[in-house]
Amino acid sequence: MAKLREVTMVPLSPHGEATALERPVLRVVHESDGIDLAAAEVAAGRFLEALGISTASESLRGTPGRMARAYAELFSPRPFDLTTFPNDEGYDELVLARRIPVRTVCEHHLLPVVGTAHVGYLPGARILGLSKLARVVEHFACRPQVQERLTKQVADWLQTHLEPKGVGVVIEAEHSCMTLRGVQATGSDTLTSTLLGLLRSDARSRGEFLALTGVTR
Ligand SMILES: Nc1nc2c(ncn2[C@@H]2O[C@H](COP(=O)(O)OP(=O)(O)OP(=O)(O)O)[C@@H](O)[C@H]2O)c(=O)[nH]1
Ligand SMILES: [Zn+2]
Repeated sequence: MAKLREVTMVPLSPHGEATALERPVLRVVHESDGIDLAAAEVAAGRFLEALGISTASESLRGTPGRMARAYAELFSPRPFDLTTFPNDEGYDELVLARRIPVRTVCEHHLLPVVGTAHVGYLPGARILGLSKLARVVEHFACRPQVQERLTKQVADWLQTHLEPKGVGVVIEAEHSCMTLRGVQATGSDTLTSTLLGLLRSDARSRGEFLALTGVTR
């Protein structure tokens, strides 16, 4: 099973010493037990064969390999640095990144889950590089997931590493295991939310967050 590994890197001066003025950068990498593409390709070929799908034709010959590479890609988030800056101006209103794409697969059927996330926080001592809100979503989405866990993992991780006054995460997603097959609830999507700190306890902040994400109007 893939594990999260976080490496704290202390910037070094030209002489190799840690600089006192700079803050350590948190590099976030995803450590997996190893993806064996060749074994995955053989297994995918057997899987198709068991379903009565021949891979003899030219266009299907490469399909088991493509399946293996496609799933490996879906389970390989890109590493990133959690860059933060001092909140020199004392900005104390909501910072909200809306409509961040979410692409994951449900852990029950391994079928695509596609949607959007709205991720916001009320700053404390530091503000976050804006792109990092989308990178945290990608980080936790690149593994078999359930939407509830994904929502909470993003919120909890930001609360721990950014130490803001509040965090809010809303995810709206279509589960293809529920729309393409099974119950075939075409057009339905699922909404989940996690609110922490002031975004949970303070009615005005909570209301503003939910209104700006479009959950309430
Ligand atoms: N809570 C939760 N359930 C999910 C998520 N993604 C998929 N599921 C559900 O996981 C359940 C698995 O149920 P099972 O009864 O074991 O699977 P199934 O026989 O394929 O069920 P149907 O989809 O109803 O045909 C289904 O109800 C899915 O809708 C998710 O992110 N969160
Ligand atoms: Zn599913």
